[in-house]
Amino acid sequence: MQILTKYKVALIQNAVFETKQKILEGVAASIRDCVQKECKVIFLGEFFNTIFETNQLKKNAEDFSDKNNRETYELMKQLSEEFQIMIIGGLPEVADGKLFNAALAFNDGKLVGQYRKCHLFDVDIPGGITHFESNTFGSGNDYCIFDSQYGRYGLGICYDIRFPIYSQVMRDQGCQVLSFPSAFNQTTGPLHWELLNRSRALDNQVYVASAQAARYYSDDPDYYQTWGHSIITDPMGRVLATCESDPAVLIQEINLSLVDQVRKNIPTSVQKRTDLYQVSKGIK
Ligand SMILES: NC(=O)CCC(=O)C(=O)O
Repeated sequence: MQILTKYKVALIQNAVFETKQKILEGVAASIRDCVQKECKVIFLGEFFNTIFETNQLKKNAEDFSDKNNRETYELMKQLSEEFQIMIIGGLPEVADGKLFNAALAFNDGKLVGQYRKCHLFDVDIPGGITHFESNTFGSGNDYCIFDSQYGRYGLGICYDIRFPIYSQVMRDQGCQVLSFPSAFNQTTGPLHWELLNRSRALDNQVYVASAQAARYYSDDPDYYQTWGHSIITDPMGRVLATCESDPAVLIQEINLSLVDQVRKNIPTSVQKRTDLYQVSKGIK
């Protein structure tokens, strides 16, 4: 496969509304706009097709095996085919009566990546946030790594970014770009979100592209308040572009030769003292 070294990507921090149709109309319009600006890869957030609230998550979940219940899946596929681009984004999935926090990647109309979040966000921070994702969702049990003309990509979702070994395994498998569709929160977001993205980019010498949907303001405590601040970071750990919590689109160029250059200049991966430690066992 011929690899395109330099190309433009877009992170879409889309607005969310009460109806999925309205959300998807907005996302489709933004994607068309990004295509006009010559973007080849589009990153969307975790649960980008819904407001982040349990009933809405359930209502907007899709069964990927059922053509009549996968509106978001079909839209991603169709736009990816029509514009010959890659689209990566997260949405709730329902399969065999169970819910999963999923992400999909379509390239030129083909499904190239399908992922279920492996590390579920179960935390209790007194005075901050209490959230038990595993009360609603089942967890995935596998990595998602795929090749494209844009390089080798690895996928995780949100909380997965906190587990350095997880990213390291994907980098050891040759990934040049990692993407974490996300929905951080207002407690941990300010301190940890940028730091985690920069850390995973730097310690794996990869691009990290993490989009989030925009914050949906509500006084109802059942409505999770997302942090937004979609972000793309380069293999030196530099933030290339980021934003606030409201709807935004970030457009940025990726240059895969920078991945090779950083790995050559600072060759940590070949300097690892695996005789002293066994950090990663690789994919089981
Ligand atoms: N949706 C998530 O996984 C949220 C993760 C998060 O906010 C964190 O602090 O970690």
